[in-house]
Amino acid sequence: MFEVREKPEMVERALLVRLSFNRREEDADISLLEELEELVSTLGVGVVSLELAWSRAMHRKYLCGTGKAAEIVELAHAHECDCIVFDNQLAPSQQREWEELAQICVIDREEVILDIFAQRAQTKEATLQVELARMQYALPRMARMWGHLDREGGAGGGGASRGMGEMQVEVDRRLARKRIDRIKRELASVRSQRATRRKDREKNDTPHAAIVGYTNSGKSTLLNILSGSDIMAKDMLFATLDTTTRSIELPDGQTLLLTDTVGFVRNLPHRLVEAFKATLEEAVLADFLIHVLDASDPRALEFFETTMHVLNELGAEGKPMITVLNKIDKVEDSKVLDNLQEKLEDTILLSAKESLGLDELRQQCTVMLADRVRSHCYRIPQSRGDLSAILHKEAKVMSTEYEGNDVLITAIVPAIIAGRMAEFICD
Ligand SMILES: Nc1nc2c(ncn2[C@@H]2O[C@H](COP(=O)(O)OP(=O)(O)OP(=O)(O)O)[C@@H](O)[C@H]2O)c(=O)[nH]1
Ligand SMILES: [Mg+2]
Repeated sequence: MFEVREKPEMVERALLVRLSFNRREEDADISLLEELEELVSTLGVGVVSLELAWSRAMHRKYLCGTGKAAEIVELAHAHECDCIVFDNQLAPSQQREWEELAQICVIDREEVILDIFAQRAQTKEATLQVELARMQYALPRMARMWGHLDREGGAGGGGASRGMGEMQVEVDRRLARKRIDRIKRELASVRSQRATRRKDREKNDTPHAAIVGYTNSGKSTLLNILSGSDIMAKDMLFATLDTTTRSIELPDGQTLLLTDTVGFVRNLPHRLVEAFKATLEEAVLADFLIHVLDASDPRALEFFETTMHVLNELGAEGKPMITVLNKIDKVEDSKVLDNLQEKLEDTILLSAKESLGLDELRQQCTVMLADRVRSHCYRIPQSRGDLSAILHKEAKVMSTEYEGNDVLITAIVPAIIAGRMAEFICD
């Protein structure tokens, strides 16, 4: 695959930095920095130290001021780091400036997440989606990649070789754009297969719920336990990148399709939300959502907000939702659960690991489907004009066709007349 740039094969000693511009947000800043440590460790990178650095204002060159930048570089050198990882998003030019100053590799949160996604992608669709996001990230950063050619040329005194880097950048950009076009075409074809599969499901008219939530909250574990399958569930961030759908039986005998989805994280690169939109469409199109929260994590409420924010961005706001407070086996203080239940609506206490609360969740799923509106096609003999009249009066009629001596009426029928009409359903 085309690489973003020659990064050291394995970063061994990373300094993690978050630049903060507001002292009042210290708690949130620390929590983000600690999460960055989890993300970076997920990549197998050794973390030497975490640094929350204050800056009074945002600067163009390094994001922070020159003095602060020099301090950070000094710290990285004192710790003999081979990489600085910023929790803040760095513009391509800022990243270049930092590398110039520090003379070691400098990356940001977005690149870390892109790298994790690249490691995890399994199916063709996920691989293509990640590759597209990485290429788009790399495109404006290519000047940085080849900058050394210009510098080396300059040092050797050969003025003629200046610009070699620039030329190489142009070649690379052209190649990258071509590759991006190709990935987009391949994605379009993979996605049309997904659309066909979804249409088949819709034809069956089987109700469908999507399991959503922050990464590592226990979504895959929950799907496994409910459906008796064994999708990979692991104590690591972004274990799941592909959606998996399984069917389960609800207490009233109905079948429910359940889809596991990719987890969310704070400051999820927008590029990745875009790239994974197609996969996440499963959540948008589901009849309702099961939002899984790790109740044992003190950041649970913040994670809830993050997930809701991404869902809104995907157009899934207002979807009926059950909130599952998972991992209650790990919660020692019951006040924690009381507090979460007070702040969130329609919660269920659950432990996927200890199989607690599963019956209540299944029961709640049937409630969610109770007033699910469905349209049906009714074949009414012409002699039963009374029934056609009732449909037109009481139901929402979508279309009317004539076939021989029958009228075919497609309509959404309210519960009060559904029973009387049931024998005429013909779809
Ligand atoms: N103690 C406890 N651990 C749980 C529970 N549910 C899940 N876990 C653990 O939490 C970790 C993450 O679980 P996953 O099911 O992989 O989480 P996920 O939400 O699918 O994570 P991503 O796919 O990374 O977004 C695993 O180590 C699970 O064993 C629970 O109820 N109690
Ligand atoms: Mg998972």
